[in-house]
Amino acid sequence: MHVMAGVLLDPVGRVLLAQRPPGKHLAGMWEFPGGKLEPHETPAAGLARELHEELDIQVEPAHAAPLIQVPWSYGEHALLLDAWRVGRWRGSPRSMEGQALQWLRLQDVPESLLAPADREILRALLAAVAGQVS
Ligand SMILES: Nc1nc2c([nH]c(=O)n2[C@H]2C[C@H](O)[C@@H](COP(=O)(O)OP(=O)(O)OP(=O)(O)O)O2)c(=O)[nH]1
Repeated sequence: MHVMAGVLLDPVGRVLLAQRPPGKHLAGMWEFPGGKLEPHETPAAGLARELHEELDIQVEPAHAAPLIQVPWSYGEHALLLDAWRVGRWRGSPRSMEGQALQWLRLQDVPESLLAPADREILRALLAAVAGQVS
């Protein structure tokens, strides 16, 4: 299973997190918005589709770039979590599927809030951002 995750970073260094709904796998944990890639869909197209469905925003392929791929296994359930960094989008993200959303400063995101596979994404992102400013 190939899962796309969008890392939306705003100009003041905050990142957008979504909470997994009750009754679903990893309910209550926070994640990067996204979802399963459909067959025959490119990663950039799948990412844009999911972010449009979940957040009502438009993302151009030129404004999304691969950040890290995390192979993960939740027991029987294996997935490839494919995180892309999104630097620009059109529209204001809003919850389209009832999920709670929050913007947090990247440095303030507690790993314990995140779905386990997402902790790797957070580390990669912190390293990438640190590399850009030094
Ligand atoms: N979207 C997303 N899913 C993640 C992240 N981290 C992580 O472990 N996952 C897992 C949770 C799910 O097992 C799977 C993504 O499934 P999904 O969100 O498309 O679908 P779902 O489980 O909500 O189920 P459904 O909509 O197909 O009914 O990947 C993340 O950052 N974003």
